[in-house]
Amino acid sequence: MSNSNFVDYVKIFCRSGKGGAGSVHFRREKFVPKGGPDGGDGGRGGHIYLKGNAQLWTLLHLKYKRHIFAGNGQPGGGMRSTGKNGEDIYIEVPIGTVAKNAETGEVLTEITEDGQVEMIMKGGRGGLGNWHFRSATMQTPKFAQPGEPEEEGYIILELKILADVGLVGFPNAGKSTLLSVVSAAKPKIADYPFTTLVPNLGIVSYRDHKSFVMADIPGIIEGAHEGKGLGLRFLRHIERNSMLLFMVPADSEDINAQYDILVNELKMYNPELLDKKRALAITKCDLVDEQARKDIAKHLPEIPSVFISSVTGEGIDKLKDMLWNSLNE
Ligand SMILES: Nc1nc2c(ncn2[C@@H]2O[C@H](COP(=O)(O)OP(=O)(O)OP(=O)(O)O)[C@@H](O)[C@H]2O)c(=O)[nH]1
Ligand SMILES: [Mg+2]
Repeated sequence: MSNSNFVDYVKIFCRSGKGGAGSVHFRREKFVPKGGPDGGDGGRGGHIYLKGNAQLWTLLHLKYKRHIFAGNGQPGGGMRSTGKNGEDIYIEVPIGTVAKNAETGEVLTEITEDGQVEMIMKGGRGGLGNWHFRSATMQTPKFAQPGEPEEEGYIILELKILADVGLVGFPNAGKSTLLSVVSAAKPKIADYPFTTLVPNLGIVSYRDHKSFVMADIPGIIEGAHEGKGLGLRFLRHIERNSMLLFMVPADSEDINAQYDILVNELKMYNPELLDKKRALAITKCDLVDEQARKDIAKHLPEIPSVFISSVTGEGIDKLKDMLWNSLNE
């Protein structure tokens, strides 16, 4: 997945179709000089739907869409003919797309399956033609309903990545390097913080042709939940990961403290994140000696943990086993 093509957020002005007006019309036939009302109903305005498409991975195709308008319903006609319905619009989106009302932030719907269709804006109903308003006392009503109005407003579409394992760590912890070692993904790696600006996904092949998806997301820093650094914008990506792999370098001053900060940031952002299974990888273990490892191992958080080095390959198989077992527990 190329970085510049990763689009996970778009804001689009949407408008559904107006309902067509009901018709005021009177029957006109050769030998019926004063026919009764026969005005038909207006057509329904077009709806706007989201439709899940498993072939899509980003919202890139919607990036330059400023607005999306559904068709208006056509007015009714004589001889009780109903106006044509306005054209419905189906916006194709990847699985994991959430639609929100941009003004209120209200979640309108979430697409979780291929082919799933959800209405996000309703077209106006067509008005009833005057034919409906005939009565014994009033044979010639001049009244028909107007069509119902359209709906309009800004809609935000946000993509939450679906992955099995989300990597959580401070910048420079070695997240992208790990992904490049266990999958075919080629994320950018560098010895400075915030190398990763957008999430990378990789498929990790496991024994017997089994596999799981790993998501490398930008580093998280203290205060991320308040919007510091790239924080929030990317924390939202891990909401959908089914487990979280925390990554703290072996040469960190205090591994437990770092782990606690990361956990706290997640909790402040969304406490539900802590319901996910967690594991810890102590990364870059090639940088510390045997004694240091023993000291580290004595004080570790009570979650499954493993020492790894993406440089020497140490612990990588053990890590995969640990992740696989956790995912399949
Ligand atoms: N010695 C050693 N260095 C490593 C290891 N893994 C990663 N590094 C180095 O650590 C630096 C940061 O690695 P990245 O994989 O870019 O770190 P990241 O967590 O993705 O960083 P951000 O994208 O900035 O959040 C790079 O210079 C890597 O070469 C390791 O196992 N051992
Ligand atoms: Mg990175």
